Amino acid sequence: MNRKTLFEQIKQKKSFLCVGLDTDPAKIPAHLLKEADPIYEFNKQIIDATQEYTVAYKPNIAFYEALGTKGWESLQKTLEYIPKSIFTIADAKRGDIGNTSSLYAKAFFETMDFDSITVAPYMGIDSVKPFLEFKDKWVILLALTSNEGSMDFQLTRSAEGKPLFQEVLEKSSKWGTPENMMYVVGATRGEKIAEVRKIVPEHFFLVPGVGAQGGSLKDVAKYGMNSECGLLVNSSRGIIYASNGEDFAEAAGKEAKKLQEEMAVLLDKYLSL
Ligand SMILES: O=C(O)c1cc(=O)[nH]c(=O)n1[C@@H]1O[C@H](COP(=O)(O)O)[C@@H](O)[C@H]1O
Repeated sequence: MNRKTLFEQIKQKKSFLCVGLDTDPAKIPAHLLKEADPIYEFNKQIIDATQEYTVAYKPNIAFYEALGTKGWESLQKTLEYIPKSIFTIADAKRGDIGNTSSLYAKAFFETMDFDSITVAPYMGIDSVKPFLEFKDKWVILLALTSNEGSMDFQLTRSAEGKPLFQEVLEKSSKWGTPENMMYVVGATRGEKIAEVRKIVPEHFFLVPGVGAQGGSLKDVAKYGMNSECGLLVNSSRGIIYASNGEDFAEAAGKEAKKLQEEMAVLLDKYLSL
């Protein structure tokens, strides 16, 4: 999917929501466990209940690969079930020497037809470039993550006082363009989002950390929105585990709708959509 189509979706749905499919067999409702593929059945019902309110789905690959061959099958079926008009993110956090990255790219962009993949930048340009060679596919590079440990490296400063995340943004933004590269910026970093926006004014940000991790949607919009929205805000557990009863899909739909309605207000406020 290209940027224009993504922005059209955002305008049409008045939403910049990304639903995270972090589907954990230990957390899905008991009545689904008798199904042949409980993970797929869970995802299918979550997708049915939330697709009206979301512009992206982000399966976290760890939850699927932990289940071996069956997990990869559930992932493939889930991906095929997601409507083509909705942006898909393989949250795989890959990146390796060039020839290996090429095969990661082939795995997620050709063997599976994801629109984008999360990639760690720390092995440098040759580990990221192979992902950028696919038309209308996206690299989502980790810039400033939502976890506590982001302080260990990302916020440390060079002798000149520049934080490492800034160095990553300045250098990596020359590897691709705002048409094929996004950045992960955690919602838990509040006003730091404004610093990132200053360095990369045009790129889309994937913003995890609202919901279960406590980040503020209002702050994300205030500090991060640009003229084409420039935001995909993810919530995983807050939506998909809103209930663990037979009403799980309905409860997920309600949570997604609630976030979408807040997003519509913010889009009106900042972009007059
Ligand atoms: O790349 C990510 O998506 C990501 C980056 C980051 O900085 N923080 C972060 O939480 N994530 C992912 O975003 C999702 C957040 O899930 P919830 O906290 O349940 O909404 C998980 O799949 C995380 O792996």
